[in-house]
Amino acid sequence: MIKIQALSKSYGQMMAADDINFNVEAGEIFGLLGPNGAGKSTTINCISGLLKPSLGEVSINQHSVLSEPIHAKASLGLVPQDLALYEDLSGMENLNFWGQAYGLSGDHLKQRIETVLDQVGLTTRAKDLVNTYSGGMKRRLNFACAILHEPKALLLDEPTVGVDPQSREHLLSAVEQLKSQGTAVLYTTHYMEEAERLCDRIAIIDHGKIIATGTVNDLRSEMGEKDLITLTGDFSQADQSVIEGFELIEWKDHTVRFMAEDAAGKLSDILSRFEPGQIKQTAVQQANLESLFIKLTGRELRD
Ligand SMILES: Nc1ncnc2c1ncn2[C@@H]1O[C@H](COP(=O)(O)OP(=O)(O)OP(=O)(O)O)[C@@H](O)[C@H]1O
Repeated sequence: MIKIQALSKSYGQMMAADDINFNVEAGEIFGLLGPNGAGKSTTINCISGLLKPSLGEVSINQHSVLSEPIHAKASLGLVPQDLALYEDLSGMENLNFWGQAYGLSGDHLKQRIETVLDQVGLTTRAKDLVNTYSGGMKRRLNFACAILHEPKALLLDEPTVGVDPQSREHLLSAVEQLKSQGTAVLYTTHYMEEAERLCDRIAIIDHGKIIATGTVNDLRSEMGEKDLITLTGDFSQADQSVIEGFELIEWKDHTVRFMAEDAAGKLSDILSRFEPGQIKQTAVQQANLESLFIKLTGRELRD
């Protein structure tokens, strides 16, 4: 349903998106997971036609976004990172506005508005002005506006940033409901937990490049049976030999990371290799998307 081939977008020398390739099928949630500045919004904006790619091709429902934008966009819904709402209109009036912009009218529009309000849990607040809504409620309304016309493909750009747990749950369940109805969903996030819960497949993106793709299980298995150990303290570059035998990920003045099988069982041996008092904090992480990201980039997902 969404097909991206060799997509690149550069700003001068900087590649904001660098040779991106993936497809999202009907009824699939595909996650684009990466830290701030990784290139997620650039990719989404090239797919929605808001940005013109420097290279590559994007199609929605077999229509090219570049050469057949009207046909491509007819199948597309976009939930942008920045709210696209009129604050001095009610939720209902915003939905009416967006519904008409999508060409809906009459009883069909009325029925769609009722349905989407229910999907995002805003039925009882529909007549209130948007400027009285909480941040999370605005995000839910932003989402409702994007799905009024029942798009076959939906792009969500970090839809849960800064929202309260109740609104987050409403949004995540609404996305799951759309998937069950056959919508192809592209979901960008820097929250590992959301990617793990929602996504059938995930692409990890960093510095504009996809550095790993697969199901959550595929990606976890790239870590093998190894855990990630992070030690915080004071470390000299000359000391690196103390962790000989383990896979070193990162050695900085105050942080050392490496991989080990059965880390918990080996911890006392590992700690005994350092000077007393040298280690201030110890953390052991089992294989997950965060530890895979650290393994691939040497940095944390939330940098
Ligand atoms: N108009 C622009 N001009 C120059 N550089 C840009 C422009 N837009 C984005 N960038 C740069 O492109 C890179 C990717 O940005 P992008 O917004 O796609 O990242 P992101 O993964 O969506 O991050 P965030 O979650 O912070 O929005 C960043 O280094 C950003 O500073």
